[in-house]
Amino acid sequence: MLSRMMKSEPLELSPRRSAGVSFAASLSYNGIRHHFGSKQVLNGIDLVAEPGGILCLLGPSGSGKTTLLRIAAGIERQTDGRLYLNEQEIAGPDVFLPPEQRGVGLMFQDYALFPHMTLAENVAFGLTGLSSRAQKEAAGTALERVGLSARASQYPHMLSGGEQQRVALARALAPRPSVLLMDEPFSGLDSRLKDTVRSDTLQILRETRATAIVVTHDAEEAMRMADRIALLRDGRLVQVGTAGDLYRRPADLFAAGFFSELNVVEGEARGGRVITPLGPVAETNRPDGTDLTVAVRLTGLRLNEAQDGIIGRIVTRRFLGGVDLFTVVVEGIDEPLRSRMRAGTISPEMRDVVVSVDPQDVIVFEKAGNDR
Ligand SMILES: Nc1ncnc2c1ncn2[C@@H]1O[C@H](COP(=O)(O)OP(=O)(O)OP(=O)(O)O)[C@@H](O)[C@H]1O
Repeated sequence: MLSRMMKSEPLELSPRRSAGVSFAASLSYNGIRHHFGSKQVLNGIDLVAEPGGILCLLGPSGSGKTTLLRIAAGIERQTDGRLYLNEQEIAGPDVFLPPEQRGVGLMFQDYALFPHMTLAENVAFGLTGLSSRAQKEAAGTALERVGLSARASQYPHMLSGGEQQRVALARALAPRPSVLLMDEPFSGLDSRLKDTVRSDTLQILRETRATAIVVTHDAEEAMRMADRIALLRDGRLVQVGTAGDLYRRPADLFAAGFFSELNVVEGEARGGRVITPLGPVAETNRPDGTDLTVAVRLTGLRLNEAQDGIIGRIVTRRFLGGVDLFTVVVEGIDEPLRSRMRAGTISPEMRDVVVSVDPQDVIVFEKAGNDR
C-alpha cells in the first residue's frame, strides 16, 4: 500500500549527470519520537545513514523498524524530533517535505508490480518528471543494471520471485534516488534464492552508490549486507555499529542473544577472574564479589572425552549435518546447556563428558540491567 501511495504521486527529479548512478546523501534522525495514539513506538532515536553506506535496521517484531522507514519516506510524520537529508531539514515541527520531493526510493516486500504492465512500463512508472524518451532510457538503464533488459517487454507473471524482486529494485533505482529505503526486501524469497538475490542486490547497491536503509529482523542478513547495523528494541536504539562491533562487543545480553545462540550462567568476579559453575571462564578487572551474567556461545561450550574436569551428562544429541547439537546437564546449573560440536567429535556411546569453555566465546555482563 505504501509503495502504491508513492507511485501515484509524480516524482520530482533533479538533473542527473551520470547514467544509473545516484548522488548519495546522508539521512539523519535527530531525537525522533513517535506515538500511535497513546502508544509510544519510537523513543528518542538519533541515527545517521552515511552517504553511500548500507545501514540495516535490525530488531524483533514491533521494535519500530518499519515506522522509522516510513518516517524517512514521509509517509508517517514523527510526533517529535527532526529528520535531515544532508544538511536540509525535511521533517520537523515546522517543516514537512512531501514524499515525492525527498528524492528517496522505496522498495517493499510485496514488490507491488502492476500485473498489466510490462517490466519496462513498471520500471518507468513514476518517472513522470521526464519526457517519454528519457523515461524509456531510464527504465532501460535500470533494467540493464539488474540483468533483465532482454525481458523488458514481458509481464510480471512470467518472472520468478527472484526476478520480480529485481524488477522492483530496478523501479526503485530508476529515479536515481539519493536514499533507497528497503523493507524486508528478501522476505518473500525461499532460502536458496535469497542468498543469490541478496548478493546481487548488494552489488547493485554498491554500483549505484545510493545510501541504503534496509529493514530486517534477521541478524545474519544484517551482517551480510550492512556497513552499519542499528539494533532496535521497543522503539529504542540498543546499539549501532559494524557487524563485528555488535557480535564481539554487544551492549547487553539482548544484543548478544540477537547475534548468537547463547548459554547463560551466573558468575562472580574473584581475584581478577570470572568464576562460574563451569570454572573460571574469563579475566575481569571488576571488584571481587561483583555479580555477573556470563553468556557462552554454543560453539564455545566444548565437550571432551577427558577424565578430569567439570563433568556433564549428555541428555540429547542431534545430528545437524556438519555439527552435532548436544544438551548437557551440569551440576550447579539449573538449565541444561547446549553445545555445537563438529559432527563425530564425541563417540555415540559417550554419556558423561568433560565440559570446558572457549574464552573467545564468552561475553560477560554485570548483572544489574541485564534483563533480556
Ligand atoms: N498505523 C499504526 N497504528 C497503530 N499502531 C501501529 C501502526 N503501525 C505500527 N504500529 C505499532 O507500532 C509498533 C512498531 O511497529 P513497526 O511496524 O514499526 O515495527 P517493526 O519493527 O517494523 O515490526 P515488524 O518486524 O513486525 O514489521 C508496533 O507495536 C506496531 O503494532
